[in-house]
Amino acid sequence: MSKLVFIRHGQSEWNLKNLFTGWTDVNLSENGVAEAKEAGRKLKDAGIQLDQAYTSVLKRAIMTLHYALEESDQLWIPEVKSWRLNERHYGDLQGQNKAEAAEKFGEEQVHIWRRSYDVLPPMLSEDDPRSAAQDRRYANLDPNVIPGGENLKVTLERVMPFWEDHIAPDLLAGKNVIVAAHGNSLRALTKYLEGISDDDIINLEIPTGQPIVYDLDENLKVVDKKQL
Ligand SMILES: O=C(O)[C@H](O)COP(=O)(O)O
Repeated sequence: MSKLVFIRHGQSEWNLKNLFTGWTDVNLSENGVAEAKEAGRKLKDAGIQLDQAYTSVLKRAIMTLHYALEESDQLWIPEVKSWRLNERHYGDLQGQNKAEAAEKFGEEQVHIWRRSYDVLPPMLSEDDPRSAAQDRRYANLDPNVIPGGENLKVTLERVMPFWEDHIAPDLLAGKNVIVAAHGNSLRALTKYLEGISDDDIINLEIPTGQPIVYDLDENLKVVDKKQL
């Protein structure tokens, strides 16, 4: 039996300002740092011994992982960062205020962009200064995989190869794994892991900075789930 811990990053500065963030690389807020440290204390109190960490290439997730591992005396464990665990790319919505967008486009439209499974947000063009195509950290990627905007379906499709190649093999080898990522990359993984339907995934919210611990059997079926 292996343990799999999901943790969404602590509150970010843009969560605090209610801005669409996606692939924008923003810092944790003061409260987000406190949430991440508290998550580490909870992991320690629960006696969870981790073997391997995975995170995105965005600092709000990386820093959350580090604070949580430090607080639980496990900062030494191996860690791999991948763009495949990034937040879903919010396209041209990135940087816009969520409440203002709801006034401009209507609440229902914004809810669909945020929570539907397969509706894409307005796309960002490659020459937009906000585009990831301009960002050195993605320079080694095939330009075709750099998104201009993603829905949850596309997010799931780019997260799954990482699950298959890294996370699942570790779990099958009996390792306890922590994945520090984002609201929507974790919604995608949760959908897969728990077999949630395309319709029902609309209702799943993942809170910031709260460790979610799964016990998995030898076929990676969920035996138990708890939020610490
Ligand atoms: O990218 C963002 O704006 C947030 O991290 C997640 O936002 P959401 O709750 O609107 O999907």
